[in-house]
Amino acid sequence: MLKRLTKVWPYLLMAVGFTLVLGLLEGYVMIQLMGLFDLALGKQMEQFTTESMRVMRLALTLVPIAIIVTCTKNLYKRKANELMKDYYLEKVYAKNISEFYSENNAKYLSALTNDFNTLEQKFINPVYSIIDGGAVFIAGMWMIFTVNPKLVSLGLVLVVINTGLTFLLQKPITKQTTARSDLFEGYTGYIKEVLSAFHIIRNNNLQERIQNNFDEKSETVQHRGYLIDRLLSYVYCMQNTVSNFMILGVMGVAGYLALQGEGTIGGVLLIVEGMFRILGPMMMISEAMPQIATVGGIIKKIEATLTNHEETKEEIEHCELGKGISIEGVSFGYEKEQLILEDVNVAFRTGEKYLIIGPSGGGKSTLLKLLRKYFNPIEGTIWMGDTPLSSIKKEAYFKQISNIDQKVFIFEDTLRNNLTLYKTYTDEEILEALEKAGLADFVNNHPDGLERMLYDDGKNVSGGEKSRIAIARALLEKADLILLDEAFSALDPAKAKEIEKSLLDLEGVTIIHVTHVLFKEHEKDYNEIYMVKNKQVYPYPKHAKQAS
Ligand SMILES: Nc1ncnc2c1ncn2[C@@H]1O[C@H](COP(=O)(O)OP(=O)(O)OP(=O)(O)O)[C@@H](O)[C@H]1O
Repeated sequence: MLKRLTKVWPYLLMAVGFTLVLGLLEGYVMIQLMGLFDLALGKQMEQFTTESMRVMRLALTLVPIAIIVTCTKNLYKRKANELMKDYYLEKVYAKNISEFYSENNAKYLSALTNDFNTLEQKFINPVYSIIDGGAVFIAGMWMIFTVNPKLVSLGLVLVVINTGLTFLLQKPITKQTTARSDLFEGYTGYIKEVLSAFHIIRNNNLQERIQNNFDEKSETVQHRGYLIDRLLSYVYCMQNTVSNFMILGVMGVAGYLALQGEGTIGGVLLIVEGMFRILGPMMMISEAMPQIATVGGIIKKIEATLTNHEETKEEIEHCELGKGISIEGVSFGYEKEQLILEDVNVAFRTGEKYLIIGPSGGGKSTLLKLLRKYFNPIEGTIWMGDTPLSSIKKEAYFKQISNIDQKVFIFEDTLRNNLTLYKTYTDEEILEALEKAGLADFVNNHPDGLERMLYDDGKNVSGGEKSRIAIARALLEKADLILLDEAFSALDPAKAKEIEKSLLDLEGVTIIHVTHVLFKEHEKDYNEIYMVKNKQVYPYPKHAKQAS
């Protein structure tokens, strides 16, 4: 992620450049002002008037530069945030589907909200604060240098002490910040669950229990935040004390020199102003440095959530179904020691239709997940034509297949976009797919037709309509292979039969259909029916008795 942030350097450099110009110009104006002060004290009124006009003009140039500084600073922050979030989403979508689903996706939600807020507050903003503070600090040192170069060394002592204090407390703060990020992850997951289970909680009067759990979790997160703030306040407090002593010391020395006749009153005022210009940024830098030091743990954690643990080399970019898909000696289990399928051999020939049935938990969906390339077999090979499926790039394979599931996701968008999934099809193609999916009336009976809006994962359509939208999507894709997993479970039997018939009539398309529901009148239209049971795939009904 930090590598991706290097793209933000041009914006940061631009902001740094203008900030530095502003800091130095402000310092220069201050030096000139103190000169004016000495002229006034020396009653050199004529020179004072001419110089005043010059310094005034100089001071006015600060206004446009200050505006440019604010704009470039905001541009840097915007770009840095955009780059980090773009990088994150790109990496999330590079995750293996199986790994994404095997984890609680609250961790991604938490990263995109809590962790990225932390990164903005404790990395992107502090990086700029350090630079901004650095520019003002340099100007302050320069102001002191013009009066008495020896006093500059005191400013440097201040830097060393503050940096030392920061590093001293960096480790415990980093530990606490990472721990809080972990807590936020669990907390986000919990909130997600509580909101998703709203109706179960209300119907079963579980509010009190949920409230207590929520209070407990919320308190733990807040307490961790309190510990971090307490540690940080120790650091700030020590840094403040050191800085205050330093400023008093410098003011004392400068006053003494002025009394000894080794400087002017304007010079003493310039030193005091310079000291404040050193002190302010020192505070800013002192606060920013420990914050930056704490984000290392969060960045590591974010990177860990983006890593794919199972990586097989996929080199083949184009694939075709060829003679079909065959499974040879395939074994698979979600955990290696607990196989769900063992030494399975089965072939699905191109253009043919297959029905997969079997008891609940028998492994039907697992077989489909292997065919969908969500997982690779532990042993054996799945062949697509003559090519091992594991060596085909996911993007290439996904172009060849269509998936229809029991659970259908609906985007908050028009029906058209939900059907086409943002690809281009003619209205004729869309209407043909709608007809086959039994959705023609659904479109014709609504005044907005294809442009009707669907909201919040399809809240304004029925479960059966959602299923039919998924079927129409698959038909539109005109894939060579359609994989269905309980796709008709939300449909009434008449509708389900009608749509199944449309799919069975698709010429040249291979269909593998996992279901609990077997329509007797369609049995003959399937080339083969398989039963998944006892870790095996048996032809059905030939071996039905033996399998059950
Ligand atoms: N992601 C997973 N991680 C671990 N175990 C899993 C996972 N998904 C499924 N299983 C287990 O694998 C076995 C087979 O599950 P699968 O979903 O393939 O069965 P199924 O035949 O499709 O069942 P159903 O008809 O009830 O949907 C079950 O014991 C299930 O608990």
